[in-house]
Amino acid sequence: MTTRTPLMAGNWKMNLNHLEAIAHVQKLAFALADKDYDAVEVAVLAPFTDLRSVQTLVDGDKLKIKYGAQDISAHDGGAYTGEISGPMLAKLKCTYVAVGHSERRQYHAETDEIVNAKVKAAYKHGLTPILCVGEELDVREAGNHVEHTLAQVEGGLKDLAAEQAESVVIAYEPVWAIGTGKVCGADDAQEVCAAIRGKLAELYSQELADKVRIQYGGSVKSGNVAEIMAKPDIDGALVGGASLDSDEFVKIVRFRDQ
Ligand SMILES: O=C(CO)COP(=O)(O)O
Repeated sequence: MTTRTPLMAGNWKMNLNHLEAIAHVQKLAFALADKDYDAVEVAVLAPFTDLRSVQTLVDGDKLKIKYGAQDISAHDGGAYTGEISGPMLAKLKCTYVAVGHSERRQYHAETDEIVNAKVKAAYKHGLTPILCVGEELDVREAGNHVEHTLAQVEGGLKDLAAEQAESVVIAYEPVWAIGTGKVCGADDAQEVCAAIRGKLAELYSQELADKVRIQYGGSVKSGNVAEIMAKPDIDGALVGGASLDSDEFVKIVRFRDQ
């Protein structure tokens, strides 16, 4: 069995200006400095306007915190007003980029085709995509959550070579659990994450599937993270609201101490 380093990532969404971002990352770095946290990878997904500040801080202080963006254009450049390209994110030395977050799918009509194009754009420029998938409440209530989520995984990874797919991070985020305080039960999250790994084995190989990190996201807090992280197919958390409170996020990162 492959060991997968847990990835604990904070998705700040549209919060924290660049000055607040600096203060926040400094607090995280300080709180995480007293112990060696190599066993867990920590990342923040910041608004575009914060990335340069975060980069300067991380580079300057040689912080172990990784950072990335919350979206990427499918295009490399040109007349796409308001968009941010892969080359721009690569220049800022981003490690990660979230692709297909449910808020992008919902408010910006991102289809699996668009998400797939963005996943490819991320790889083209050396960024690791965090492919976000997950069902709405009506889909879960109808019992179609696994099928729905696996279709998003397949659509997002379409035509992607194994050399690329093996480094993808997949975030299972049931839409009804995002920002609602309704956490998906650990067993329910495990069911879908195991199914995602099964789909990767079917699309590529069991060996590749065993390497891919699958995160859970949706109302993760310090109080529920340990139970979620104890599940065999859950390799990290994508944390929204609770990642804006540095003390709380540090507790989430240190779930093993609980
Ligand atoms: O969407 C999420 C992370 O990407 C989850 O958000 P919350 O943790 O606020 O529910």
